[in-house]
Amino acid sequence: MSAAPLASAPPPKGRPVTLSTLAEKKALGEPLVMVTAYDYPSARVAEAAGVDLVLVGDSAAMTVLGYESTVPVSLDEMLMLAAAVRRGLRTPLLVGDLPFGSYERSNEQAVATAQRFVKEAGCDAVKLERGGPSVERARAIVDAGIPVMGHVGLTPQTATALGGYRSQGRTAEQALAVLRDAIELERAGCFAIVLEAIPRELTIEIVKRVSVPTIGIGAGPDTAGQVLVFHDLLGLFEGHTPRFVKRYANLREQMVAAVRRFCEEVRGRAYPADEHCYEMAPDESARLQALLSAQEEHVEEPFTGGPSL
Ligand SMILES: Nc1nc(=O)c2c([nH]1)NC[C@@H]1CN(c3ccc(C(=O)N[C@@H](CCC(=O)O)C(=O)O)cc3)CN21
Ligand SMILES: CC(C)C(=O)C(=O)O
Ligand SMILES: [Mg+2]
Repeated sequence: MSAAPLASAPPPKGRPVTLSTLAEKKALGEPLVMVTAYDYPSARVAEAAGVDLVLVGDSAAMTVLGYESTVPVSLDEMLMLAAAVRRGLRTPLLVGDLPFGSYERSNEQAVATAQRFVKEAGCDAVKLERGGPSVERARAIVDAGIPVMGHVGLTPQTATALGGYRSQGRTAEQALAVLRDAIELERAGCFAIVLEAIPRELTIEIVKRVSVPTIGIGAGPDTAGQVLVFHDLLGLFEGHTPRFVKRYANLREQMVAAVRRFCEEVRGRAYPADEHCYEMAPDESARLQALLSAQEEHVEEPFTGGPSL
């Protein structure tokens, strides 16, 4: 066999990414890459592309479940998606996004929910939103032995209280509040913190004062890593995409075009062609014809094997 690798051959699988891997990469100044994934094929794509972390984001509510915000998605819906992602993933660290309402009520609720992500969906870590009351929840989950990722700035689960999907920390006082949240989440034991939709000036101050890796989405280039929503970067999401999104492909267009061709070919009888058909061996086909003729000679109604209608 030729030693030349085929373009379609799966890439060699790396060692699983751990929390130490992430800290080491940050220390070396190597950017961390995270993408969201919501099912088996998107997980396979993320793995093949070589990302460091995969987030089963509650953005699934909007990207794959068709809700108008991230608020309605249930814990069971998130667990089903996370389990599918787990089955497609080996190398990247898998983080499950705790959905709205599944962790706020008490430390006990937060730990129980985080444990379901680990036990039932096979996640390596969980993510929760906000500082303030979430800091204590983060600490409780960390104390239960489950790594926690924080998330400050624009926190979509409580966007209504923030005035909608708008960037955060743009006044000096608000910036200080976001910085405090990040510092408190690090103190609570978070292994990384997502910074969403905040001005670069604020990101720089947070990065100076927090030693765990920061992962930005609309936070500028100064974070230890970047995250984007899978459907946004692939041009697979039909709704409004935030300003921080860069499209690396236009897959929705390609998908519509492909399904449209399928419609045309079925309607024009161009599909299926010979190569898509099954065949009987010629002798079996001849025997079938013989059997059919024999039946037609001896039976009045050849095709009614059962009771007549
Ligand atoms: N597909 C998708 N991608 C995301 O990044 C994402 C979701 N869904 N769902 C949950 C949240 C919502 N996100 C968003 C949505 C919009 C803006 C945005 O464009 N904000 C602008 C305009 C706000 C306004 O109208 O005032 C801004 O300048 O902040 C930011 C983050 C991020 N998250
Ligand atoms: C954008 C990331 C950080 C997220 O929380 C999500 O996709 O739900
Ligand atoms: Mg989220």
